[in-house]
Amino acid sequence: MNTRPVYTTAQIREIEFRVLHAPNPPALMEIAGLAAAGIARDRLLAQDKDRVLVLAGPGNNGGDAFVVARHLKAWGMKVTLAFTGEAEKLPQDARCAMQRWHEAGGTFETVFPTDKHAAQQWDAVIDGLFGIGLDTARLLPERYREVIRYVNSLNVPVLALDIPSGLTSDTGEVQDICIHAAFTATFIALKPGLLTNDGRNYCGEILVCNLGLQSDTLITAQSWLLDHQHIKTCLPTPRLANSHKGTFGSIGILGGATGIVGAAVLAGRAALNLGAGRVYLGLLADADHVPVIDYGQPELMLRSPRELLRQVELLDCLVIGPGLGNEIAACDFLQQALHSDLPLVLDADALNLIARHEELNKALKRRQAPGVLTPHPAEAARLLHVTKDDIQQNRPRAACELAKKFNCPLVLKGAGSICAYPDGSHYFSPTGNPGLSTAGTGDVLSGFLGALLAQKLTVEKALLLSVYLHGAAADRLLDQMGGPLGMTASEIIPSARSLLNYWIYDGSQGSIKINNQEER
Ligand SMILES: NC(=O)C1=CN([C@@H]2O[C@H](COP(=O)(O)OP(=O)(O)OC[C@H]3O[C@@H](n4cnc5c(N)ncnc54)[C@H](OP(=O)(O)O)[C@@H]3O)[C@@H](O)[C@H]2O)[C@@H](O)CC1
Ligand SMILES: Nc1ncnc2c1ncn2[C@@H]1O[C@H](COP(=O)(O)OP(=O)(O)O)[C@@H](O)[C@H]1O
Ligand SMILES: [K+]
Repeated sequence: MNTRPVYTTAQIREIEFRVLHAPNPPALMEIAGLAAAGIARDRLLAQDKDRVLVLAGPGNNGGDAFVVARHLKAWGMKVTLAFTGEAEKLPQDARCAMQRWHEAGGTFETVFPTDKHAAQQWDAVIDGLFGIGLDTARLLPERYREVIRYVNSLNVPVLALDIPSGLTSDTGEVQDICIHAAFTATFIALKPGLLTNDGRNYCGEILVCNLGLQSDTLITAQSWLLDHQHIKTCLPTPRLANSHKGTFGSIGILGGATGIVGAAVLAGRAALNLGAGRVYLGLLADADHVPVIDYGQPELMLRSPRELLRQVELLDCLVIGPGLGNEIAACDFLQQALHSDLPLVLDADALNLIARHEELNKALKRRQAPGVLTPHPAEAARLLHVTKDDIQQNRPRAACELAKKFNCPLVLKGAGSICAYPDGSHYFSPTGNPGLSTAGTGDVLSGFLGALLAQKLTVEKALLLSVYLHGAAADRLLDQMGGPLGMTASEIIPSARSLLNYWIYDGSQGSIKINNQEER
């Protein structure tokens, strides 16, 4: 299967327009409602759990809810439907759905239930209040806010139709309040808001109902959800038996100023464990604080930054930024790095310095050699001269803007990391969890990225693979630990190493196999 496309509200509306203006248009609302009703029946309800509350809002999302209710009723469920909008203001399709509900003998409540004592009455809730038409710039009327609070306080599973009500479809932002769904049945295709920012908290399991449409034949996608199938195309090839350390590249890590030496050490360990042939660290820490060896990983070769930059011709890639600090010396080293032809990973303080110093900014924009930026939202904000909230309010837009501004691929990190390219195309990563919200995990990511570049992956592949793998390694640890709490950056490294080996070699061994052939 192809990587799943992700569409903005405007693009979904365009798809809908094209479909509805073609000959014999399908009844999309009917198809959507039936698909969602099937999910409710199979995933939320059962023979002894058949009491369902269906909430219908004032637009077509409410129309979907009427269709769901009709099918569930026909299948013998005990359905309570609540609709507080005005029937005559419903859009055409939704009005039709309401009509068919009436014809099937259905009735509806004209006030939303918000009474705690009613909690026993339902085994599941269907959220058809608002979909992609919600305008989150307008505060929801209190009756909707009240019912959302109420539903979230019930201990029953909720199926959101299209998107959880309250979520901004294009950005994943929640202004004020949002339905907390156990499942989201999303129609036609994925939306950005389901995959990043607050969306990750509210959607639960996402089920894509394509309504029989091949959306990427109707509109060319610019945005996709990364998946394992796609990642398989980004893996390094299996190693040849007659390889040597030079085959897998040499990487330099420049950073580790006094007090933040660990950042560069973590990046170095990450690079080594992800297969780089040789890893050199150029540490900025002063003479009293600079280590001469990493006893935990003595394979790392520790140098001064000057020594490291003197031997750039020996390197295949340079990661600059983890623990770089903001002293003048750091600026000078960064300037030299930007003027080199080495593939660069620019992280942490390297990004902060570029945001602050015009000449560094210009040097990055002028660069022809490959490079990748790895900002978290605060670093992205500095680079775009906006606030962190501005970034988070529209992460996909911020990621694309940055990639375009610096003509450089990047990952905008955080829940639902986004890998973006200067041409506006971008990928959402489905991996990662709050166990990663701890100091040093970003340094580990930059080491991964550098190691893959040193092993001659293209920037595009190295970026997607490292981001996906970093999150998957954390997800695997979460499973092993039973939760995210206390996960450390160091632990991500061996977890990623085993995953990557597993993905490349699929459990098969590379060693020579010799057996005696029995004589007959
Ligand atoms: N696209 C397709 O092909 C398909 C789409 N389908 C379904 O249609 C859904 C989109 O339907 P939609 O466009 O009618 O929008 P929807 O989400 O119901 O909300 C609009 C209503 O909410 C109101 N409203 C908005 N903001 C508000 C606020 N802050 N506070 C208060 N009210 C507010 C707004 O009021 P108004 O702005 O008009 O005053 C209007 O009444 C989509 O998500 C999917 O479920 C499926 O049937 C399959 C095919
Ligand atoms: N809640 C979360 N869900 C998924 N990934 C997260 C979450 N919190 C942090 N991360 C990931 O952890 C890493 C943190 O990077 P960063 O903030 O640069 O850390 P540091 O500078 O301490 O190394 C990023 O890859 C980010 O995407
Ligand atoms: K909804």
